[in-house]
Amino acid sequence: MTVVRGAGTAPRTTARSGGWVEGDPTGDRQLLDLDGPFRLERGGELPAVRVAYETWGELAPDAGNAVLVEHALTGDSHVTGPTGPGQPTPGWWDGLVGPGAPLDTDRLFVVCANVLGGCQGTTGPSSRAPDGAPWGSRFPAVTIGDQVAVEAALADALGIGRWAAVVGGSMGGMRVLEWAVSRPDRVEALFFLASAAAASADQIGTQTTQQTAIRSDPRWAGGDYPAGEGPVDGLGTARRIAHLTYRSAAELEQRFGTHVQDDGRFAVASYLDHHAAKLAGRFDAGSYVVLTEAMNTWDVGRHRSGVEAALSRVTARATVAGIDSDRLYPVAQQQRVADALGVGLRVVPSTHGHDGFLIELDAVGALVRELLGT
Ligand SMILES: CC(=O)SCCNC(=O)CCNC(=O)[C@H](O)C(C)(C)COP(=O)(O)OP(=O)(O)OC[C@H]1O[C@@H](n2cnc3c(N)ncnc32)[C@H](O)[C@@H]1OP(=O)(O)O
Ligand SMILES: N[C@@H](CCO)C(=O)O
Repeated sequence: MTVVRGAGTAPRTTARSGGWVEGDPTGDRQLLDLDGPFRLERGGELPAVRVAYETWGELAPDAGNAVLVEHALTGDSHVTGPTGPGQPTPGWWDGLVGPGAPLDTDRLFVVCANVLGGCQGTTGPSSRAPDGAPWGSRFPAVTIGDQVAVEAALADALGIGRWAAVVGGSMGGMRVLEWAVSRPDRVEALFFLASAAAASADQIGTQTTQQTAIRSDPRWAGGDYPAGEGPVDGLGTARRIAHLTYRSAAELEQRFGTHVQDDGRFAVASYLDHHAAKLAGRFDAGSYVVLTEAMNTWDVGRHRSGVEAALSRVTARATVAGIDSDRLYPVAQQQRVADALGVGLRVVPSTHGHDGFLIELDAVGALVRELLGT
């Protein structure tokens, strides 16, 4: 296992439709190369895996103060901090991590790793395969379990035997549960937010529709599109569909109603166009397909005699929370997890729908403080 820092600024040679590629500035990232082969749950194999991650605070001598933050679908390791070279977006939980913050870096060592299959430095479809070309369509299917296995290897490399807490929302919440079920001895506390123990038909339906939008773009080219010529239109349509599920109908009505802008577009359509363009400029379409498929196949109870039996393995102290207006991950899904873990469900009031897990920082932060005593 090799730790590589500062990969330099060689010309971009594997850029596909967006995302960090080898040669870009690393920003605050650190890179860890794991020797393989890395065998995957759905039968594929990766000869080696690179993990890109960020940390805040100092690891205690007994390594007992480490917290793992798990990002969501199009998030990344940049939990907090400004944009800059190699960091296309500001921290997605700015205010939750720092000195005196709910994830108090005066006490805690906070880690966030880019997910396996993504496009922010950890191995994914836009990374180079051993032949030097991007993996593209050859990138194997990965599961939430595979992603957690990579994170466990990172924890081993950092000398962290047991997390003081594993924390995350949405797709990040799936990895929280997978950690607590697959490695209960390594998780002291968990914070599960706006997520589910298994994918629902509704979630699979919207995510496969988003995948269809990407695959319908002629530039998809079977997943092997040339550098800089990715299916940005398909990815943009996927983001429009997804973004509607991330916000509540009531919020959209209140903010946009039927207003038509001077340019002739419905205001809500213009808003979705904006989010489509932003994502298409920063994210790889191949990663989007791989990660939504990992979410489609998510079921913590698979091969574990069902969800409740799986969750009975959890020994961590738990906070389970949902957003009251979340139409993508409705609170009934978090209620099921809370019931199985024997804790009360915490409901965050918000008009913002699913994205409330990113926006309602005061309420989310208060729950984190309660769990960690910070
Ligand atoms: C856990 C994770 O890591 S997930 C990844 C998190 N980050 C993202 O998903 C990035 C994409 N952004 C988002 O999803 C959301 O903006 C959030 C959740 C981050 C923040 O939500 P909010 O603060 O409510 O922002 P909102 O959704 O209203 O979007 C604001 C943007 O829409 C634009 N906008 C608003 N109305 C319109 C309109 N009529 N036409 C065009 N653009 C519009 C604003 O100018 C603003 O643009 P900017 O972001 O480039 O500054
Ligand atoms: N805005 C979030 C929503 C999905 O959890 C994302 O893009 O990852």
